[in-house]
Amino acid sequence: MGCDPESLVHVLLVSFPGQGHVNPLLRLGKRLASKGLLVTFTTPDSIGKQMRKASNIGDDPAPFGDGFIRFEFFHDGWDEDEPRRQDLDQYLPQLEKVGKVLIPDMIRRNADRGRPVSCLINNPFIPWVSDVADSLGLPSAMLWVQSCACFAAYYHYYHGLVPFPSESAMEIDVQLPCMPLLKHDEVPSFLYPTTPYPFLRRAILGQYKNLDKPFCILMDTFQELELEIIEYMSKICPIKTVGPLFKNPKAPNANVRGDFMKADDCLGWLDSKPAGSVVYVSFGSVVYLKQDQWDEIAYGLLNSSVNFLWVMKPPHKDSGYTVLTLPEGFQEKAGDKGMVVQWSPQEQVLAHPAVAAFVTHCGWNSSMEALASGMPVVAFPQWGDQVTDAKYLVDVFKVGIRMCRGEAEDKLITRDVVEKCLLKATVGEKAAEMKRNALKWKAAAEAAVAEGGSSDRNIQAFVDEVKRRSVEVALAKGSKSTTVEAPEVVRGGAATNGKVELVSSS
Ligand SMILES: O=c1cc(-c2ccc(O)cc2)oc2cc(O[C@@H]3O[C@H](CO)[C@@H](O)[C@H](O)[C@H]3O)cc(O)c12
Ligand SMILES: O=c1ccn([C@@H]2O[C@H](COP(=O)(O)OP(=O)(O)O)[C@@H](O)[C@H]2O)c(=O)[nH]1
Repeated sequence: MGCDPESLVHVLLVSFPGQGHVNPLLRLGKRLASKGLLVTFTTPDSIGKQMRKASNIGDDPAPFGDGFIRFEFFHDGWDEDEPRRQDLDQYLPQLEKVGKVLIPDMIRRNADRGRPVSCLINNPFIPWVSDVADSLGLPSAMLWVQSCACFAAYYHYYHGLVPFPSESAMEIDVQLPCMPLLKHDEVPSFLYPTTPYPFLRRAILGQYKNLDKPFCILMDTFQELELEIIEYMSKICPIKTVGPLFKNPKAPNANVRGDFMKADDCLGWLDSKPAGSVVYVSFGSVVYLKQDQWDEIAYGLLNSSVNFLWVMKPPHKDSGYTVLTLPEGFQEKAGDKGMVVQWSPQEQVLAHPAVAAFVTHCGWNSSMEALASGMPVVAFPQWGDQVTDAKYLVDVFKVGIRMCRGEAEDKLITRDVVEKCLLKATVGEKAAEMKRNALKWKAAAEAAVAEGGSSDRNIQAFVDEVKRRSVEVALAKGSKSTTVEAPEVVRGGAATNGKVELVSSS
């Protein structure tokens, strides 16, 4: 502390404008800032505007741990209400075209103001950021925002290393090295030949074309969680696991947040509920269920008579989804047992003692947040990596039960099944067993990010590498370099490479 931002090594984080992408990249930014870097976070201003409004993001660099974090947004070239943003096959090429001009502009402007950028970091869907870095003679890194298991699945698919479901063999199971056998519907569903989201497959796989460019692939997972597959993939790619990123022991999250909408206040309501009495239900930022499924969940919640906090986010106006409704008289019947919100402060909800279980779509951020909060889950995956995450949460991490297998199954989960799952996850031996396992993962996650833990050592090594490379960059450009202390040797520490022992009745 006590430094001014201009004296620090400066990294530029470029994010795809999705909530599940912004959250982990911003959390990485906070981690890097807390280790003494100046971090600039950028994404298109269509989302930047929403972020500013929801989270009071100011114009000045905010001190964060030993460093600073600041925001700068860029215009994606389209009108505010352009509906084509919802079509990734149109939007991603537009972002690339504009970004390849505006990101170098931004970097030049920062250099002119005494803040030369030393490294670019992107997340998936915008792999051209590495090309921008290359063209400016800057190093780049990529933050992978899903599990290492999914990273491995896409990698093997992209390089044709093992057979995946295809038109001629739709229902084959997939065996990847160091992973449990994945049933055909547990493979990331964008890889399935009949996926309704081929544009998401193209968006994800686009990153693999450029995989040789970043000098480091950071991942929001931790060594103890996915031990074998991380070791295996680390022999092939320069992987560093740095998760769970949302736990930042050195600098609590405070007020730097990247929500697209303001969270409704539900913590007071949670405070009024007994410990372990509430089920939290949320399907993340992009999954949208059908009305008949929504009705079954509503009745399942009522019939189980558990307390519940349910997130019902409004659909994007251009998404083509119609607004979901609750059954008539639902709120009256639920009374004070239930609270329905548009958006929740999920990190705080998962840490709240009143919450017993999390009905989740199994997005990777939600999965990591649940594991690292010691929260058992009821898996309700829909598509993409969610179906694979659900398999891991239930069968490998042993913190969850399944409520469904994914959208591809096209099966209505009835209110009786919903009710049974809610009870199984909250009372009785199975619930207690899942809670014990979840608490072990929470402890393992805390150890990984604590000083000397596996993720902390990896982040420190990454920071040291960025600093080392910043000197090279400055020398190559013949400009004045920022002062950098000699990179530390990676410390050994309290990290355990051992396995987490789980309890299992099945
Ligand atoms: O901004 C997004 C837009 C869309 C989308 C856009 C147009 C459509 O017709 C359907 C989906 O998909 C997305 C899928 C995403 O998948 C989510 O991506 C996370 C990070 O990769 C994973 O952890 C989650 O599991 C997974 O649901 C994330 C997005 O921001 C988007
Ligand atoms: O009401 C909500 C729902 C979600 N989230 C956050 O939004 C992110 C969703 O990411 P995830 O990968 O779980 O799913 P996606 O939305 O990308 O499908 C997570 O960090 C959640 O904590 C939140 O803050 N409030």
